[in-house]
Amino acid sequence: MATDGLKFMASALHDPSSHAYKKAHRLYLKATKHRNPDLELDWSPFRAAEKKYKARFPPPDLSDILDLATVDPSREEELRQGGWRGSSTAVEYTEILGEGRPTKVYTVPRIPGLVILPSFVSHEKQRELVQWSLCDHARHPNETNLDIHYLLPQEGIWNTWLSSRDDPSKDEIVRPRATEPSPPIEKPGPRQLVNNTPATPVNFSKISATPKPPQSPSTTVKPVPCSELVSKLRWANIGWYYHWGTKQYDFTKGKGFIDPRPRNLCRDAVAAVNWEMVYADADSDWGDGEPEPDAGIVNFYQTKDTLMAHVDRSEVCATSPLVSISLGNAAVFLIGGNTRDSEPVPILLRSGDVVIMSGPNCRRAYHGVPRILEGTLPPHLESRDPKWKPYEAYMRSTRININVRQVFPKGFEPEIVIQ
Ligand SMILES: O=C(O)CCC(=O)C(=O)O
Ligand SMILES: [Fe+2]
Repeated sequence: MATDGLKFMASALHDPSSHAYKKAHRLYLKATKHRNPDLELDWSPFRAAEKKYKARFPPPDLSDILDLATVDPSREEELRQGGWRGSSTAVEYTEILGEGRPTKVYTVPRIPGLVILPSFVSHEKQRELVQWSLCDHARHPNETNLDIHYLLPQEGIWNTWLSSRDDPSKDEIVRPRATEPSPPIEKPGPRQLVNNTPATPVNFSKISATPKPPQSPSTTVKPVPCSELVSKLRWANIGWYYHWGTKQYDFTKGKGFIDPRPRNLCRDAVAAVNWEMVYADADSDWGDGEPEPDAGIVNFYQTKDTLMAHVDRSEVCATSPLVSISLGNAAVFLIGGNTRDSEPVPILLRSGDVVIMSGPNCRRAYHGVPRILEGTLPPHLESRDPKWKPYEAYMRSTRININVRQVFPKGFEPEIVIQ
């Protein structure tokens, strides 16, 4: 988890006379020596945008990315320190009046139903949610990417690692789940993206009855100390269990507990929006009343990770708002249309920002995260007291995204047999 110098390196990369820039240039020339220039011709507009922001060298120009933090003078220190900066004029947006408290609420006319609430989560709440994600959520009985392949300690990988931090001899060895050798399967890592049938109230029973065999654990992973697994955490499930093999919810497993912290924050964010104004140009009313989050995921991105273009279509309710909370390092978020062929809108998401994807267009829009911007941990997530030190060290190279959804439309009574 050594990430010292990450902050320095990130800013040096923007300076062509620096050693870091020259080194990155040399590596880039070496890596691209045999690249076929015609390859790019086949890229869809979404793929081309992903490639552009993913590029390590030269560092991508963010001047065409909407960065709403640039219109908030109270975030200047955060922007200056992180080195990366988008623009407030890159993409057309509209400010709409927030409900009640002095919340800034923006919509983007090119993506009807998309709502952005920059800096919605207070600094203190951000720290609380980072702690919740690591200590309370990424552990039994919530499923994580690591559970598929390892027999994790009940108290979770983070808490186990914390308690051995001052005495490396106590670093617990985590054993692989597989006992029998069998053909190798995919390594623990980012989410696998598979195309699935969009869920609807009509095909719900069929989707629900599709067999959902457990994923086979890898037989190539070795016993590993807890300290090494911490940075391999990629996701932890919220609420209804998700089956990655079929990309459908597995309702037979019942519904996991929805913690009031993300649940209330999600409801507060939706309540802070004047929906009449969001729907102003829409043909129909997308409103479904107060959302009842019952599923979701906490994503843990390390700075080299990306999330490819996808549509979240496993929820039976295709319109109720999906609430997405960003914590830690900033990211480039792309959102386009219902195929990869429309040019996506690039948006810079920073710690504390909330994005709401609502309505039929936006909920079925392709979106993804091609880049985590290294060195952008905001000052309020840096060390304040000794207890925060391990969180700071982890967060230096991490972005956490809490993504909360509502699976069923109001009034839909699913027939679910819990096993
Ligand atoms: O990390 C993000 O901002 C988006 C995550 C996402 O799209 C998802 O979990 O489906
Ligand atoms: Fe998504």
